[in-house]
Amino acid sequence: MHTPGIAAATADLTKVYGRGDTQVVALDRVSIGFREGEFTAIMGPSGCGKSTLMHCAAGLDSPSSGSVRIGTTELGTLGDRQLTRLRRDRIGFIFQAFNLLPTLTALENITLPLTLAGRRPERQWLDRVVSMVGLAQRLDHRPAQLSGGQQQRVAVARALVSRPAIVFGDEPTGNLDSRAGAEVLGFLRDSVRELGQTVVMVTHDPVAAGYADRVVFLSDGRLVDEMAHPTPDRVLDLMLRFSGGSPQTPACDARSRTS
Ligand SMILES: Nc1ncnc2c1ncn2[C@@H]1O[C@H](COP(=O)(O)OP(=O)(O)OP(=O)(O)O)[C@@H](O)[C@H]1O
Repeated sequence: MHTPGIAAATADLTKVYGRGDTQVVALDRVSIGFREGEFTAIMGPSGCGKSTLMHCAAGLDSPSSGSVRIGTTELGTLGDRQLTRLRRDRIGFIFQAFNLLPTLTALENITLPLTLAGRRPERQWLDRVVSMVGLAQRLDHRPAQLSGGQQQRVAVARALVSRPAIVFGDEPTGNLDSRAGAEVLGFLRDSVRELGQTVVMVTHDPVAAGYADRVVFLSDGRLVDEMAHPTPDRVLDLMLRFSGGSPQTPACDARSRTS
């Protein structure tokens, strides 16, 4: 059943890797909804299941039990080809490594999901997305002629161009310096505010999480807390609480990044 206003949801999502002595419960009955037009950050200590949650929610990995839906579509009911088509048409991806095709121009990279689907870009929408990410003067450039920040802007535009139901970002600013990272995060936030896009992002960085409307925290494969209207300081305090404030934890690395 479709709940109005929910772009994607998991119900009792469990993911177990391996078996016997080497078994790892990466996700333990996680139920979460991502509201339409909302920017959510997923946080938690290394190994807590953030990427697994994102990959299962995006149909890149399959649950051991429980369910995932995008809009009204239950992913578990789809065959491989239908799942591939759903990912192509309804989900946008932004990865830490920009994943652009080096032989294509910026414009060709941006429109690649549409090209693969045999669709023409809607001119007005394409212009809007391109101008929002500030790439209008760079469309003929190939990735090697662009800075890391500009390449990630191409990846953001590529994720938005097909008007997906949801955009997933896996550490989208992990390879960028703080200025380029802030620009990319600003564009993601603009896509939520101005275009009504739904965005879900995995991050370790409380500053990045501060751009989101909501932060959810995972620990040992379980959802343990969430925060609305996060600020970097409040996020950092919560991270430190979950990590016990140990100086060896990623949370403390994060504190040094914000100070
Ligand atoms: N393909 C796999 N096979 C076996 N175990 C896996 C696999 N993928 C992930 N895991 C395990 O599942 C758990 C959750 O991993 P996951 O990558 O989702 O964590 P994460 O929170 O994204 O970590 P990080 O912040 O370090 O990227 C970890 O214990 C990890 O070792």
